[in-house]
Amino acid sequence: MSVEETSTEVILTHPENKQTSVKVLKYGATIFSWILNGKEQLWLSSAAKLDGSKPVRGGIPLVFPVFGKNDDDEYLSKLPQHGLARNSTWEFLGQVSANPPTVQFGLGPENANPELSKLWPLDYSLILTVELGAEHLKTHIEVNNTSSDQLLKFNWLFHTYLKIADIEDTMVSNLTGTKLYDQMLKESYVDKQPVVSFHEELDRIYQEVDSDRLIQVIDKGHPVHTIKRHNLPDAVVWNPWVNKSKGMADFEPKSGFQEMVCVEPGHVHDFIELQPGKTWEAYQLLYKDSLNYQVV
Ligand SMILES: O=P(O)(O)OC[C@H]1O[C@H](O)[C@H](O)[C@@H](O)[C@@H]1O
Repeated sequence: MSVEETSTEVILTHPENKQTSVKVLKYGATIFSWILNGKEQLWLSSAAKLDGSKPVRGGIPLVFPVFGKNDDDEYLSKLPQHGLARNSTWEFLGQVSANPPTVQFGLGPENANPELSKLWPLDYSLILTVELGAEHLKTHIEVNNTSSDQLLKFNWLFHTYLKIADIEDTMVSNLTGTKLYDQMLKESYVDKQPVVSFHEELDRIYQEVDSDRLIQVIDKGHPVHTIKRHNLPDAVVWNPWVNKSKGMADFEPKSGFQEMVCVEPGHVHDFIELQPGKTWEAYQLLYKDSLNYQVV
């Protein structure tokens, strides 16, 4: 069987390669492991809670309907940082394809975290599709506005924690020339550096990155992760470095920042405004590719 369901998780194994698998926690529909040809691709904190007591520190948490904290929207401002999807137990909708093994998860007001749904009482339905390819992991999201008369205003983001060998040898490419909001400096500017490199805490929201740009994570000249985006114009790049890691109780080991980088495709620089009855969709595709500097 390429899909196995337990009370808390869904595990997919590739039918042609037992060394390729993905594990999804129903809580948050959070992918917390993706092993490709025997090698883990995602970073997961050793202190991550997988019991539904808090969002998972690592893997691919889902951010909806708000990225960060909002202060001005009547309802979104009441939600905690990064919204309610990562704090809700999603329904496992089943397998939709045998090869590549593909499964779906659903979330709506009927099964979302009740405390948080009270704060954001809107009508919506989400379908997350997880496809485990022989050489890729695709996460696709569909958001439906199920209301007959209310606009659905939201952000979406895949908060992807990628595993790397050493942050000090790592660069992120193909973001050159893009406007960004630097959350450390609280300033907007255009990135003129040929690549992003890491020497301290870095927290940047790259905005409206050309859709044909592949974002690559490069280790000493070798591309280790390639990220393709569909309908996700923004990309957050984050590494918490020493002090921020120390302050996160569920971030372990404390030296773990050296082995992770978050590259988070999303739509966060403004809100998507979905009319009643309409659908919005997007995906992130993680795979391996040769080095491809599209812009320097
Ligand atoms: O600690 P969390 O709520 O999971 O947020 C973790 C991080 O998410 C994003 O990457 C933000 O840009 C960061 O500012 C934030 O620290």
